[in-house]
Amino acid sequence: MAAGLRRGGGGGCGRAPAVPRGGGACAGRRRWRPGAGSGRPCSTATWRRWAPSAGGCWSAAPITCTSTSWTDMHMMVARPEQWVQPMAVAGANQYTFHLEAADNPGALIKDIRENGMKVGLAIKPGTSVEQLAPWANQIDMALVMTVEPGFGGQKFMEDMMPKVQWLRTQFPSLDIEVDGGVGPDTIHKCAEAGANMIVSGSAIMRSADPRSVINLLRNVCSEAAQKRCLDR
Ligand SMILES: O=C(CO)[C@@H](O)[C@H](O)COP(=O)(O)O
Repeated sequence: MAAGLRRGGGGGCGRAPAVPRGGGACAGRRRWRPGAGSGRPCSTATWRRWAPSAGGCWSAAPITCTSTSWTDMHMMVARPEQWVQPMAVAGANQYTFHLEAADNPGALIKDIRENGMKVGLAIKPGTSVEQLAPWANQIDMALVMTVEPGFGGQKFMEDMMPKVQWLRTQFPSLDIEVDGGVGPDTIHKCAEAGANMIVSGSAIMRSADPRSVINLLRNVCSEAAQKRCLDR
């Protein structure tokens, strides 16, 4: 499950966030985001079938997005170029790949667009934001990982916030997502840094009141985005 804000131009300026709703499913992992701007809920399906014991091969599994909501595939995979068409056929709206895994990011971005999807570009904690910058004008969303990719429930890496701040300053209209360890205790830092798309797993799933957590995450991001708009 994820919570976040999406779209709206100007990193969240504009329309009010929508309330998330259920419905639809993606094989693999599916997480909700309270969508903003578009008025539609959106989800992100993280696909990761890394098998280090098999010599670092990735295993494939059938995946179908049957949702009517907006779906982002965060591809934590090696050779991300090989899954573009299958994800487009499965119904994904956005294809997010890792810069570290791409041999030719420019060609991959072009291929994703030609397959009718928006483009997300993710960086792991050890990758500098300057490495992402050359592609920022060609993508729809930058994802700054706030944990090492692998599993949920890890500690939020606050030292990733300067990356978010830098991106927000340099690219005011870019969607900027954070993923990992984000919840009520850490959302303010993310929102103030300029993130407008939030992935949150355990903070929502482990809560006795997931809806209130989602609403909190959404409201904090929404307020920060509005403040940025007013400050411009
Ligand atoms: O995929 C990853 C990390 O690999 C993240 O998406 C986390 O799974 C998010 O979960 P929490 O950190 O919010 O529990």
